[in-house]
Amino acid sequence: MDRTGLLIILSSPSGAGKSTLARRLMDWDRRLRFSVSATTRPPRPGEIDGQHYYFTTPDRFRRLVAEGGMLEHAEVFGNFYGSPREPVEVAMREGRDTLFDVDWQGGQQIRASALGQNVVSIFVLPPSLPELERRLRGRGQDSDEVIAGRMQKSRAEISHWAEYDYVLVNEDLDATEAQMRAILTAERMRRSRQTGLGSFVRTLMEEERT
Ligand SMILES: Nc1nc2c(ncn2[C@@H]2O[C@H](COP(=O)(O)OP(=O)(O)O)[C@@H](O)[C@H]2O)c(=O)[nH]1
Ligand SMILES: Nc1ncnc2c1ncn2[C@@H]1O[C@H](COP(=O)(O)OP(=O)(O)O)[C@@H](O)[C@H]1O
Repeated sequence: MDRTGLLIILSSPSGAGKSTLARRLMDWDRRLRFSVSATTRPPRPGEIDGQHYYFTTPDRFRRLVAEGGMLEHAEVFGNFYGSPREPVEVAMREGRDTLFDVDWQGGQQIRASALGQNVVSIFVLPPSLPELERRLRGRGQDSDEVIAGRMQKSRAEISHWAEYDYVLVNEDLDATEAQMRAILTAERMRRSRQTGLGSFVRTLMEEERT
């Protein structure tokens, strides 16, 4: 049944498990599109330009923003991050859902945009702050200084939890993934009902009469 694509916003303090959950959801649903953000932060080992992020310079980033090419953008941990607008609009027209890994500022801007009525937002909490720090260390990709900075900012990110439609505590990864699948399935059914079911029911009633 026809429906406009959803914008699924995933936010959490750094290290709570967003990227891992996003990857799992994309494996579950091959039609789900990941919004590849542009960023001025340097790539981590293993990160591929155009797949994890578009790595760019502050000058090019600012130009993209000035041209209206970003659906939202923000400064996080001293770097610029933004979601390119055009691929999102194409996906929506095709009825494909887009998954965003953005911080609370990105969440607020997308919700407030013209596309806001198609947003489903999910906030992921860690089971505790010591566990959050263990996960950041376990990822093995950031220095002690970077980890300390992220831990310090985690409280500010967490303070925005109530702005989200769904709030999940990512204790057991399989359980959290199952919850996310359930949210997507239910939200898709809700939107299909709004846009596609009317004509189906009319056809059904016609059949009954003849
Ligand atoms: N507003 C906004 N935030 C973003 C975007 N892309 C990533 N972020 C956020 O920037 C923060 C840092 O991301 P990253 O450098 O990949 O570190 P990680 O979250 O620790 O893996 C996270 O909170 C992301 O959700 C974007 O396009 N817009
Ligand atoms: N439920 C979980 N239990 C244990 N470890 C987890 C869980 N979810 C994610 N992790 C691990 O925690 C680290 C941070 O996860 P990641 O997805 O990179 O977080 P984020 O994208 O939110 O910064 C990774 O090493 C990941 O494998």
